[in-house]
Amino acid sequence: MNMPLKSETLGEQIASACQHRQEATLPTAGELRQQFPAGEHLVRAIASYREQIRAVLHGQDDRTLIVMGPCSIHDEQAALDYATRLKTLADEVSDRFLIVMRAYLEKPRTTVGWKGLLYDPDRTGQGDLKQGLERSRKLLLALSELGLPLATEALSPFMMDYLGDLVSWTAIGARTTESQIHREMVSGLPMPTGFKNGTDGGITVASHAMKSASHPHHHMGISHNGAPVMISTSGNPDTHLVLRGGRGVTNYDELSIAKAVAELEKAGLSTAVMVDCSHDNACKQAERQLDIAREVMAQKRSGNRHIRGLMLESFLEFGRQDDGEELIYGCSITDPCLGWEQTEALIRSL
Ligand SMILES: O=C[C@H](O)[C@H](O)COP(=O)(O)O
Ligand SMILES: C=C(OP(=O)(O)O)C(=O)O
Repeated sequence: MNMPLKSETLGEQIASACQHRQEATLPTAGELRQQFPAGEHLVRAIASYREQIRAVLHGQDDRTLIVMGPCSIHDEQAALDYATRLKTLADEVSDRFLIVMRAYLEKPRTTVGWKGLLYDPDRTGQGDLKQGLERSRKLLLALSELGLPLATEALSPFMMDYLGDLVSWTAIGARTTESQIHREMVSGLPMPTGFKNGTDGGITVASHAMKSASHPHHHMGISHNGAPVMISTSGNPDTHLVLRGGRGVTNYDELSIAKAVAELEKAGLSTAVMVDCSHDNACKQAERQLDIAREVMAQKRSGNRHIRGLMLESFLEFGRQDDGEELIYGCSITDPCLGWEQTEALIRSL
């Protein structure tokens, strides 16, 4: 048995046992929210956006929810420019569409890669969560001030405590839908949440996730003051399925949607479906989103009452670019996006 040397403190013992890890202190969620608070007008507006999204998902509002915006945000100014244009468009079509901007600050990676503004805001590879949290919160506040509801993917189970009050719709991504930790988190979230189907295209993991997240849970967490706590959640009544295709399969066609709805019905879950026109449905070819969105809206027009939403990846410039020294302004550095002119024309044509 390895006995600690008498002179070693508990801190030293832990440090020597954790050679692969270093720690840097972060503000607590309470501290960050106090430093960058959401004004009362924003709190009221966000409560109303969440209600509107719920009404669409539960079929009390006939509009189509569209969650759209960049795959990831790497440049705050470009995100604000995009949001300014989106707000004008959203107001123009608000009788038919409830538009929510993707403000994605965390990226799940298949293996490794840049994980988003929250983790590494200057993309140095060194990581700077302190700055990432501050810049992310400031950005969400600025975007909210423009009068847009915001969507994000909740990846770290702690992130929503820092930023969740500014978010009106949340996604659990294909890579984490099966995770119990994410299902527990959603059970306590105060906003509608979409579970993506798995990366293989299977929807059962998402229907299991919806069921789990609608139930109460007890789990470990960190309080707003930074203390370890047991969190008890009551269950989220506003979860739904997001169809995003899978490896080599698309699932936005009539038959795939009907099969998904039948499985949800059988499980006694909400049959509200959002179709993600990007990712594996578009085989990561941004322009394919145009035809997919039109095709899904045609299904909705011809009477499919389960289709309640679309997701689009769209930015100022078409396509994507590798990260580097000289970046094209407003062009994605993760998945390819529709450009602004295409986006605007698509939404008007729908
Ligand atoms: O939406 C973005 C990507 O599809 C997801 O984060 C996975 O990216 P990767 O396969 O490039 O790591
Ligand atoms: C990562 C995303 O999606 P998915 O989980 O479907 O890959 C995303 O929407 O950015």
